[in-house]
Amino acid sequence: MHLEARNVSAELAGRRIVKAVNMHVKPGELVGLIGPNGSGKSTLLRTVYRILRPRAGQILLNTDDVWKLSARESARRTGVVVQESPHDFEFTVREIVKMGRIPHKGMLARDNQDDEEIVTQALERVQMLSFSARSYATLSGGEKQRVLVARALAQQPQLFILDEPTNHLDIQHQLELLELVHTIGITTLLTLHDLNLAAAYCQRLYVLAQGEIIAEGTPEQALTPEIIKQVFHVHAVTGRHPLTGCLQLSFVPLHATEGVC
Ligand SMILES: Nc1ncnc2c1ncn2[C@@H]1O[C@H](COP(=O)(O)OP(=O)(O)OP(=O)(O)O)[C@@H](O)[C@H]1O
Repeated sequence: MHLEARNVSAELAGRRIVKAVNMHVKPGELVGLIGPNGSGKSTLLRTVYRILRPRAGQILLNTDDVWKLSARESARRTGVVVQESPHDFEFTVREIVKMGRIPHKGMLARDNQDDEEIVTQALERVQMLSFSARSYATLSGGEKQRVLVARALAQQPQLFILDEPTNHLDIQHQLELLELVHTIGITTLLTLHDLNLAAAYCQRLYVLAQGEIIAEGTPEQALTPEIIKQVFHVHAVTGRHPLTGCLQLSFVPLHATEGVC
């Protein structure tokens, strides 16, 4: 699945939050959207997964305008993991993940053996199978996040949209989640605040500042010390990870006091 945002602008409460953004994700590519708090990342993602209609521009899934698809067709193609958790209804973990199958089914169709198997595999992939019978409401923040990833996997989408998917996760589960997304090979657009994780896992990055894309390219092209200073207002020192060879960044406040270590 190829995703393209063509000249997309979006408004909230009469204020232009996303300004004429052009971006694309090639089939199978893992692309990161980074930028400071309030720069418009989630708002841009909402236009892609059909929650917020753009004020101008188009979102194309292959050649189809996402806003001309039915909600159901869009849900069949796009799996979404966002910060807004389902309200803590008394659903079990397995029931939540099974909801990922809904876009694939007719109105009165019942779950079949294939659905059960897909749900089991999705829970296994995020190591939450043993939680199947637990009430979703009783899970920790990180456990809930992994269940929501399993729900998106169960959807078998062609496009993944992930808004801060590593939020709440401990370091092991952050890395495992990004490894999973990386190896699964589905076209993915995600936001990340951790620039080192973005550099390690994303093939390309878009840097958003005040609703505009101000840099794009490989992590090396998009995460230069100059761009980081301009956008995040911190000094960055770049190097290479000794084991992976990935770009590695460390940061210092612009006006660091002595003794910061
Ligand atoms: N419903 C709303 N009404 C008015 N303004 C909103 C609304 N939702 C978000 N905003 C504003 O839109 C701007 C962009 O918000 P958005 O959530 O897209 O940023 P973000 O880059 O995802 O930020 P963060 O990194 O903090 O999650 C912010 O200034 C925010 O306050």
